Amino acid sequence: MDSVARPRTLYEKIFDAHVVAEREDGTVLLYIDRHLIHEVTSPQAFEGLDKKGRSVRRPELTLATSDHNVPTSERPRGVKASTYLTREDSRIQVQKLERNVKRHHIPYFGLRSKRQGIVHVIGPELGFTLPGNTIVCGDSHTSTHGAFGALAHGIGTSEVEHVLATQTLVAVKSRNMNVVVRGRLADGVTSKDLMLYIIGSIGTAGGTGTVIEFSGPVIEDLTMESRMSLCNMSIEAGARAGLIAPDEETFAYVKRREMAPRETWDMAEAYWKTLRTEAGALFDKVVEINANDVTPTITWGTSPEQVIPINGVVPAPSDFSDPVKKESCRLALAYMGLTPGMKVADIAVDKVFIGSCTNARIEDFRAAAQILRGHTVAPNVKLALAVPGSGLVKRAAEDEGIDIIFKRAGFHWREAGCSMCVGLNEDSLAPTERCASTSNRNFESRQGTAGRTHLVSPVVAAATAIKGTLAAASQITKLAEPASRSQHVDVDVDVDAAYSSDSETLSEDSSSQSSLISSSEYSGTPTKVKRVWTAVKKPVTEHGDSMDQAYPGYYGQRAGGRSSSVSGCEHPKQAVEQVAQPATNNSRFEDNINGSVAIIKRANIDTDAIFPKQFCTTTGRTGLGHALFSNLRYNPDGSPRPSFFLNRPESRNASILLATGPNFGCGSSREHAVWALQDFGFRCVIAPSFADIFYNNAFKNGLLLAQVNADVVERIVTESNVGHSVKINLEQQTLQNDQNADIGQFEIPERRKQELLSGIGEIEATLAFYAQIKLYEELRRQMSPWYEEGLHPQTNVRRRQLVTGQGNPLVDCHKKETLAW
Ligand SMILES: CC(C)[C@@](O)(CC(=O)O)C(=O)O
Ligand code: SF4
Repeated sequence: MDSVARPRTLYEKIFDAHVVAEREDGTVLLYIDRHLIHEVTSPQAFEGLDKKGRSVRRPELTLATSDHNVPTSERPRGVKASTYLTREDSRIQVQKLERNVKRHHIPYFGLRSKRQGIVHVIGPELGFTLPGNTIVCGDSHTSTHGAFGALAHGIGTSEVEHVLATQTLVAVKSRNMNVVVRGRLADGVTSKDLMLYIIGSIGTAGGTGTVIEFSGPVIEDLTMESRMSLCNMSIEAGARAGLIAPDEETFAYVKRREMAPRETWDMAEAYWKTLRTEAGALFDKVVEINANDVTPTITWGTSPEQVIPINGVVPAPSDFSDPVKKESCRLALAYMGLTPGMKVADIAVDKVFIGSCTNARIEDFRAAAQILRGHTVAPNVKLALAVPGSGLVKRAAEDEGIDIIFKRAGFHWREAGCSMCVGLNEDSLAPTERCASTSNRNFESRQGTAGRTHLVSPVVAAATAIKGTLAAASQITKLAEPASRSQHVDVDVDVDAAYSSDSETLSEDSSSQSSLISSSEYSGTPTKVKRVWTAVKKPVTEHGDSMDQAYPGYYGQRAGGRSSSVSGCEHPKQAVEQVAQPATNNSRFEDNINGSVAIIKRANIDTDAIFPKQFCTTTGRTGLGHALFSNLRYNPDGSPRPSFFLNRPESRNASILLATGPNFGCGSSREHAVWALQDFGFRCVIAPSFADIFYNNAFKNGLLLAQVNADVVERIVTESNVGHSVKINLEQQTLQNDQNADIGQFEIPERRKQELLSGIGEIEATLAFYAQIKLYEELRRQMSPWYEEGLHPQTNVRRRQLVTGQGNPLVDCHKKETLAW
């Protein structure tokens, strides 16, 4: 087969190895090795399962935690969600998760567990994340796990349900992008600075439709934790997944983890060593970055691409030639309360937050502690918050005395959770408060309604806390010797000890294998990024439909009963005849649309704007129209803002939404954005381009997304201005006015069109492949046993007899750690 014979990229290798069933048109059923869930994006998925009376196919391959809503205040022993979470909606969400994981026997690290933490911190630190895995989570920052050479990406809630029911996803291969980083990162410049610099260079839509492989000497030199921070923000560069080839650094990190394979380690490592892009493999896009150009970098605006060096000045709209960027700059300056030409060093902050799935690992706290040691937080900083990414990170930091440094400096030292990254708990910004935050999103109102976020590295956050204004670490006098290497205590545990002890004392053991973060000397001035665009295999204009969930092959098969095969180069090939059963309709797109158009003139409209975070605590999927764009739509007193497009009379009955700028739906995976648009009455969104996860989520729910070029955008605006409504013919992919005059064409992949027209229930369709999924699992168990060594019930029985005489900690966590206590 062509895909096997030619040199392949790392991404292609992992993808190919997980193909359960392949279709002629290129769509496949992809096996999912690891599934992470949390309380915010899973309740509707479990509800979907319940409605159909379905069970979770492989509970041991899913791992759950509560992270987004949880308070970070002290947790008393025996803490219960019912009393600890005082906000009702948050409490209900966590309790629903606890009930769901218990009913479905899913391993869960809840409030009472020392392993509780942000889903993207605990997966890797437990060894649940392994090289070569496919990993998904109803959360866009699943890209973090790509640091291990795993194919990891965010999914929507409908897909969470699909994975729970089938342990697969429907996918098409995405395009390949390579970001090569050469040169050397200056001391004190972190992978966060590097990633902000990359996003600033390629833009928040730069990676749309691609999986980014990061490579080059600078990447090879990064620690695993720095690699995680880098891959974490791939989604902010538009890519659903970022990847780094596993190497000795990776193996050393994984080997020490609780759930990593042991008996099959050698086999696993030998295989993982093959996970590299082969010489001659083609990337659709290659970007070269010179690390020498990267200085400490921060965001000044409301999009992660609006970056600036810490020693720079705030830009003016006139600095941008692109009209979309000009307008975005104007809006961002107004929102952020900044004036062009202002020095970054003069921007005072109200709060500092060190935490989130980007930068809440032990290395991040060590790096910040080195700056903070002997200093105190500036008087103008109302709150300096340190929130470890997990209970194990917190424990490790405390063992090293890092908490003392933070507390002495005036920081609040808290329990693990997402905290002020998204402010679904008590930790948030008040209106107009300005925050230096180590998180990943500076969207409007992300950290609190009308709050202002500057994304920074942990060292910049620490220096800023001390100075009170945005500052580089080089501006802070180092007052103490750095901690010695031997003082460092890593978060990993000795597996034997872990299995032989009570699960609440599992993290007692430690080792000292981590290295020091380098000192904070800063140098270099940013210059332009050198870009090299290489041979293109496929037109890059096609919508990035990377982890495409459409499954058009099914429709053909439904009519013709086509056969398909199990494939994947690491597995024996075996053809399996399978005739799918007709599935029931879930969201059929009944007819064409004829309606008036509401127009929003913005680019990069993120799902935080479409469906603000404060509504994410819902456990339902209906009646969410009231939340649509609510931060922009209403004044703080609840009165409508007359100027906002949705409040204008012409929008009242609109069924079509036109966004004039590109990259609609970027950011968070929250499917609520689609549900809210539909509840408001929209049946179609028209835009120059869409972000990947949103694209998927929309079609899953029968919301048509029509991609158009700039001319068509112009024409729709003109037609709407003269009072015409727009007719959309899906079959023909045409737009007309109500006089039947042509406006133009829109783009939609054929499989998406069929999906809408047929209204097939995707889970039913996939369940018809039961035999193939089963066969794939059998083959995988034989060929790649390491992926289930720490998980498979039989192995665990053997392990617990051999090692400890105790139960599987993952299964027993229900009993010991959380629910039954
Ligand atoms: C669940 C939600 C709050 C989320 O974690 C989801 C996501 O990023 O996909 C976010 O950060 O916006
Ligand atoms: S981005 Fe923030 S809210 Fe989302 S998982 Fe990461 S820490 Fe949690």
